[in-house]
Amino acid sequence: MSTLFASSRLLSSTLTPFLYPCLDSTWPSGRSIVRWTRSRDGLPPRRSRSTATSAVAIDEDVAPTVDVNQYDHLDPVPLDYTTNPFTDSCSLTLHAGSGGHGCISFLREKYIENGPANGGDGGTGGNIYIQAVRGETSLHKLARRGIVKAERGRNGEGGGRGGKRGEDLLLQVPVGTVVREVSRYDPLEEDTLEQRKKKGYGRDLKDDDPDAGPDQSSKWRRDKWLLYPGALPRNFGAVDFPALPRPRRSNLTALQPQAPLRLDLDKPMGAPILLAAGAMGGLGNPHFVTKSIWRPKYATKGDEGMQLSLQLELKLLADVGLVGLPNAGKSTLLRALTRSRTRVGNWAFTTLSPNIGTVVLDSFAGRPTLINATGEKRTNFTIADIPGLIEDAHLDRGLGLGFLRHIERAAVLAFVVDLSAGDAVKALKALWTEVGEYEKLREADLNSESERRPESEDGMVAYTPNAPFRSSISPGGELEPGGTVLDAEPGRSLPALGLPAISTKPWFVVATKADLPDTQENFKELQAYLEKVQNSVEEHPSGKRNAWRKRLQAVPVSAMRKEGVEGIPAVVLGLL
Ligand SMILES: Nc1nc2c(ncn2[C@@H]2O[C@H](COP(=O)(O)OP(=O)(O)OP(=O)(O)O)[C@@H](O)[C@H]2O)c(=O)[nH]1
Ligand SMILES: [Mg+2]
Repeated sequence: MSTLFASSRLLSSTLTPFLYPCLDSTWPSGRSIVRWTRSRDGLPPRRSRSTATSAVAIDEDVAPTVDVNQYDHLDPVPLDYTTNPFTDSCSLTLHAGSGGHGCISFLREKYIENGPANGGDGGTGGNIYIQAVRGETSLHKLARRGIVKAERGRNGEGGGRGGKRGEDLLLQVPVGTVVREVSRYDPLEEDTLEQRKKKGYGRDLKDDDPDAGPDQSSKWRRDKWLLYPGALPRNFGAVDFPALPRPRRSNLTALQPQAPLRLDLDKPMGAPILLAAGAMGGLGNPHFVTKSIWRPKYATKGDEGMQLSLQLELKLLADVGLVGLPNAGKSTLLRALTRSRTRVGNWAFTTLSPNIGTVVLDSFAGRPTLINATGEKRTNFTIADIPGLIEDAHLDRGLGLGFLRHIERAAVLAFVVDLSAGDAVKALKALWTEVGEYEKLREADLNSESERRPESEDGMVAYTPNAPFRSSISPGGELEPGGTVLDAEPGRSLPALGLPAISTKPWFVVATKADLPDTQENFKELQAYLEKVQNSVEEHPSGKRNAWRKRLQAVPVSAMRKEGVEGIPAVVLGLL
């Protein structure tokens, strides 16, 4: 009893202040308490600092202020947000599974001392597939892995048992991922070339062409041949090896997209696409039985799997992209329109990675359906909120322009300008300047260089559900030795520069913080400016002649009070 008492005293004297500050008798004297309180009028939260002397006053202060604001979530405390890890580009090296080795084994039973060869073949290596799925939103898992390897096939075993094939590997990526090949190393390709060069070196066993070059058979090659267990180096020279069998490819190679690999996975995929087929396993010793050598003591090793290094880039797919200066209220607007829980704070660069929210077009009075250009019926649309752009973002100021890639595929752009932060027209022009700079960078970018390659050369292969690849396997059924056996169907290639110019996209302006005083004048000026742009009196802010000028409008809203935001879906629907 006394020990318990002593330990509790010890606890209360030493650990209590750290573990349970509220149990500490001295709490909260001498410490100042900082807490966020919310007022009834919906204004931004006040940071109240109080000391122990006003402890009672705090309780009085807090009790009536709990959740009285209907739109609480639109003016959240800075700690009220959800976050997800986000990576939008990564490089990845794929190693397709290598084949297992063939086996050297002989039948041995009672009364059969020197039975025939019965070594099994090695298993095929695992394949690597890719699939774009709805649930994924970021490439961070793949970025962390860096190298992905499919399993190696197992070696063959005695008694004619073939090796187990390696496990396949499935890479699941978010919808909107663009995959580009950087380089590839295909050991089989090298073998084929080598064989062609020294004709006769890799002849088929049956193929005894009199014009064949120097016969390279009977040579031991460490990377190809496997000798019986316990063989000594001097045995390698003593054994006469036959000609190496022809390089073999897995039949699945026919499903690999054409090299260089360029995929635009812009739809969720029902079935995965093969990226790299596993290598074939080695041949067991029964393959080398001839009339004269009926107990061959060698087998071949499995082939090495191919290596592919890829660049993955995620371009989020949203219908509407929010573009604005930092602290303009983009995230608050996203919260007001959707159920997003993105971070909101009264400082620049609160948002550090893109967020997507979904606006459900359901009034419960018959679903208003949106029919877009492709005739697809929609009951919702998505909005992407990206980190703010500052002036000279193209010179890598602020967070740079990289995040604009997430709105470059958006159908509609919404420019968010803060009416309380100076001249709205100037802000809009600054935003357009940065968007224009991004467009220039994109064109100069090496990636977009390759995007503009003519279709006939190698188009980007877009995924189309239920459209099988057209294989160009020769009619004889033999794979062409070049290794690239597929042509993308002409209709499946994206046209040159698949993305339209950003300035030709429909756009409108959301003028936020309209609840603050002295913002009317600013809004009127903005509206007058947009009218002039629409009537071609003023130059388009992007400076381009064929830019979008139809139905330009500015929507005044107070996202924080959820006033005026109801009109935005209608505006977006009009433009979609
Ligand atoms: N009065 C008023 N304040 C607003 C309104 N919308 C946003 N704010 C405030 O403006 C501040 C910035 O809002 P955010 O939504 O974080 O701005 P942001 O554009 O996402 O900022 P970054 O993520 O940094 O680019 C917050 O303190 C919001 O409470 C509004 O309509 N009225
Ligand atoms: Mg934000």
